[in-house]
Amino acid sequence: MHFLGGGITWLQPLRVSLSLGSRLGRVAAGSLCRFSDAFLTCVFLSVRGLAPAALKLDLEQKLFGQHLATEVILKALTGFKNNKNPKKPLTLSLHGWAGTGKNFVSQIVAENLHPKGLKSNFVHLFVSTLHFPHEQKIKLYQEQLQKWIRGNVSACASSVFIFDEMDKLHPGIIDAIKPFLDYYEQVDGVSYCKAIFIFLSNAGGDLITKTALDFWRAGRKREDIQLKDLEPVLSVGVFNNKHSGLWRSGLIDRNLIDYFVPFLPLEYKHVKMCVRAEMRARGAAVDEDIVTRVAEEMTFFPKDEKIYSDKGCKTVQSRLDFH
Ligand SMILES: Nc1ncnc2c1ncn2[C@@H]1O[C@H](COP(=O)(O)OP(=O)(O)OP(=O)(O)O)[C@@H](O)[C@H]1O
Repeated sequence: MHFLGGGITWLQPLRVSLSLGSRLGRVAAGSLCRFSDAFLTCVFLSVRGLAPAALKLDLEQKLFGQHLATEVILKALTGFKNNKNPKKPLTLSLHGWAGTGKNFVSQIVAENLHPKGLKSNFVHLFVSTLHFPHEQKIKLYQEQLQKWIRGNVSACASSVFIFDEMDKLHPGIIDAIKPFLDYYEQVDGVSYCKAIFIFLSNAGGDLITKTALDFWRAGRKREDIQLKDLEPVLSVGVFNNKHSGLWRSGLIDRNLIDYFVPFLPLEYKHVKMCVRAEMRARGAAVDEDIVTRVAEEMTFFPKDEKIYSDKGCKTVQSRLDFH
């Protein structure tokens, strides 16, 4: 992933991106155009598009217990990438408890769009507490954010921007990018229609858990939870939550968020699946005794029923180191 550095230095890559423009199309003698590698890579990726079958396989095999997120993300990305002439950028808002797979899915999406995935120059990560820590600098952050996004979309139209920790973002910062997410063909000569914006947030996790718990208590299957049971509750809940990063946000009341994607809290069996996946990723044989021991070290809620892991699969990797 293309991380931004802290403070003033994080404008540095923007200058690189903006200056890219002058390197893109130098007309040489005989009208031969010379393009930068980055530009050619971007064009190649845009033409190549998305392989929906590969994304589907990745999500189905790697992401556990998230039937709604799998369905929505697949539908959203496939539809968006198949559309030769989108009217606005794709915006996804991912919500759920810690460790339920929001960053993990962003990584899978990034890899399916840009082969270098999180390390690609066209995938940009903003982390609220790292990049926008000071409340008194909101105006500055808004300007920097606009410049950063404008610069990078000018260099590659199909750039991906991921905003992590939205619930820790000072209210209002995100509205600075509202014009880029709207139905405009161009803003100041730049088209944002092929870009993808992904917002990650713990906000709404309580609402999602409540719905999951209601289903469980009513003896209904987790897989029976449908998007319509959650999406409206989420958008209203996030809009009214002062600590969601989207509090009273123009992005919501102008309907600029295309999909609210709920991540369900993970159960004991999903934690075990995460332990097995991690063992395989380390090239080790799956040892069911260790799988059970790691899963049993996790803590589960609510207090009485103990159904959902309170950290999802988040500490699985570090716990496995002790076994
Ligand atoms: N649903 C899942 N399926 C498979 N693996 C998962 C899932 N959820 C989490 N993991 C594993 O746990 C790790 C941590 O999860 P991740 O960082 O995606 O959580 P998150 O939802 O973004 O949490 P936070 O809100 O705290 O940032 C992932 O890298 C992945 O290995």
